[in-house]
Amino acid sequence: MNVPIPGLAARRAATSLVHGVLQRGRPLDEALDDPKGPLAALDARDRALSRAIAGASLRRLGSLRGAIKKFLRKPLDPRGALESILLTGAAQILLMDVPDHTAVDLAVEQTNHDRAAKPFAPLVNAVLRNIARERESLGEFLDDPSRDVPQWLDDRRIKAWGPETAKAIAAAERAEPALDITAKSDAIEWAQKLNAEILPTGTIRLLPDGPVPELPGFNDGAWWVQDAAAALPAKLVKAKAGQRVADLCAAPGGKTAQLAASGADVVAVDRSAPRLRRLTENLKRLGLSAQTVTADATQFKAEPFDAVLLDAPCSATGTIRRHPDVAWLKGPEDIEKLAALQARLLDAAADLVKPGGVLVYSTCSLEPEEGEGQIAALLKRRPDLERDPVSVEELGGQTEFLTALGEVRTLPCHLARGEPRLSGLDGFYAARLRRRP
Ligand SMILES: C[S@@+](CC[C@H](N)C(=O)[O-])C[C@H]1O[C@@H](n2cnc3c(N)ncnc32)[C@H](O)[C@@H]1O
Repeated sequence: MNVPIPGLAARRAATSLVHGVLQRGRPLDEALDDPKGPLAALDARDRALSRAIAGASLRRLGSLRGAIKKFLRKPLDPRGALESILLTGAAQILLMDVPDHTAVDLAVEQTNHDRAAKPFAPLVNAVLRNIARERESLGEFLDDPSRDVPQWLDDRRIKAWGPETAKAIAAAERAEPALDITAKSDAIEWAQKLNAEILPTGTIRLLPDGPVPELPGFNDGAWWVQDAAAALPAKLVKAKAGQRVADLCAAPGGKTAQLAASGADVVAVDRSAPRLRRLTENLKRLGLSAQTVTADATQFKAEPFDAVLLDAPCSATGTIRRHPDVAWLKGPEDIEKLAALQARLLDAAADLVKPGGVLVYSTCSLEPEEGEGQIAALLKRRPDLERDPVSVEELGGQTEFLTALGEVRTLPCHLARGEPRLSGLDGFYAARLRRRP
């Protein structure tokens, strides 16, 4: 019987996660949640290690590719596992607290276990040893955060936000972010119980040292995981008890939970039945309720609502700090397609708002076509709508989140607070409109 080599299973799983993203276009979350996926057979410690290695490899993909290339004479065949083995090995050496010899030996071991890659075991050994030995000379690859942003995306950011902000966004995406939590109530009390801090917008922020479900309050449904930026749009609805509120594109339900916690009667619409099932499970844990409807929101018809929240499907380029695979899975063509869908969803959402009622639109995208541009175009085609400007008080006094038009625009480089892991928030856009009475 073969004796398992300590640490090998976690490295193989990490390589498989990275390979899945880069070669098969498989989103990291999908692979992580897959009961038959790469992490299935691992214990909690190895799962965490595997996730950390895969996360670092994808977060710093451009830097690591540059460092690896320096020691290659020929380009790698992108089809096999070889590149992913080198990336995960280099990530451990350059970015993680793993002894060099462990990272190198386990990468070589993995190569020997892979029939196609096996002949390249000496190459893996040589490249990773060189990286470890010459780490001081790799600054040109490691120091520029823009290297970790695909060129097309960096170009778009420079155009939208200017070169300095584009670089600051890329720099903010380098740190693995803290855990952000929204409390159902008593946020200050929960921040104390969790030994966490509370942000000006009310989000609780912490660096947990164990799995989320083991934190106090999780099983009691006292809070849910939600990025500080993602917590803003539902607040703009200002839902009140007794109001009828529609949450379009609702799953997995972070914003539905906020709306339901306000006491409003919430109808949560999503076209994905499995995702709506997750929403229902999440609300159950939290002791909250909402009516769920599986429907395409462009076709959904109902009595008009006091308020409608449309958190539209988008390219998610604002969430790269939490989901580093997004940068490498999306392309400019996705933004174009999603922008067309968002426009149709906005028209349908506007029709569902009562005269005098509120429409809040949000996306977790940094692309103006999915945010500012959508609302400017909607207001041109729909004279029955007007902006209802957001005030800085609604954003916990964070002037940097507020635009001149009274819309919300958060960038990952906002909320800079010294320690990178406790800084930043997802890039979100949100606007509040009112249907004229
Ligand atoms: C950004 S996520 C929503 C996140 C959610 N609002 C939250 O806070 O947890 C987008 C959602 O839109 C749903 N979706 C995409 N196209 C849709 C459509 N045409 N009609 C309804 N839902 C749609 C997806 O299934 C996905 O659950």
